[in-house]
Amino acid sequence: MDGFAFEELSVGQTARFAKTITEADILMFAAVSGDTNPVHIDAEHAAGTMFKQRIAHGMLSAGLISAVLGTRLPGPGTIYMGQTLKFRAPVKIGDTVTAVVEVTALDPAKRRATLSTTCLVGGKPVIEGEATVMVPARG
Ligand SMILES: C[C@@H](O)CC(=O)SCCNC(=O)CCNC(=O)[C@H](O)C(C)(C)COP(=O)(O)OP(=O)(O)OC[C@H]1O[C@@H](n2cnc3c(N)ncnc32)[C@H](O)[C@@H]1OP(=O)(O)O
Repeated sequence: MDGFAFEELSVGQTARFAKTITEADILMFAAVSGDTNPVHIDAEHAAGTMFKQRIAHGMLSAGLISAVLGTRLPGPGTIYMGQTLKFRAPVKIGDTVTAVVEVTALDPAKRRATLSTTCLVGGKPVIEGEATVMVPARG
């Protein structure tokens, strides 16, 4: 499996994961999460909002951060401990969201890592935040 044990991590390491958000993704997320906010699923309602069209759930885009942490950096076995999020700009249907994480601090005594977490659309940050995770030891 890809990924890193705690001992293999160093400050400055980065990884990314990109996905284009489709209408189906938004409808499935609404169904799974129960968040049927009309700004996401009702085109007529959304047309009357400041965004003028449906936008993705913030937590759907933020889920791409979880994907990077759980599959790439640190990778399989990572345990989420905390996550801050600022939703800076909307994500629209058809936008490609790239989640980028960077290791910013390591606590060897507790095998904890802190990572900056950013989601970009066209190079512009749509989400900014910070994750704290617990990382398995080698072996
Ligand atoms: C619950 C669910 O069903 C709903 C959702 O999931 S909605 C989807 C997720 N959210 C979004 O997509 C919103 C994305 N964000 C935005 O579109 C904009 O940030 C905003 C419309 C919320 C605010 O924009 P605006 O009113 O233009 O604000 P300014 O850029 O003019 O900034 C003014 C000050 O506010 C600060 N600020 C702006 N956004 C945020 C944020 N998300 N978090 C924290 N602070 C924010 C900004 O820095 C300015 O601060 P200053 O001190 O005055 O410089």
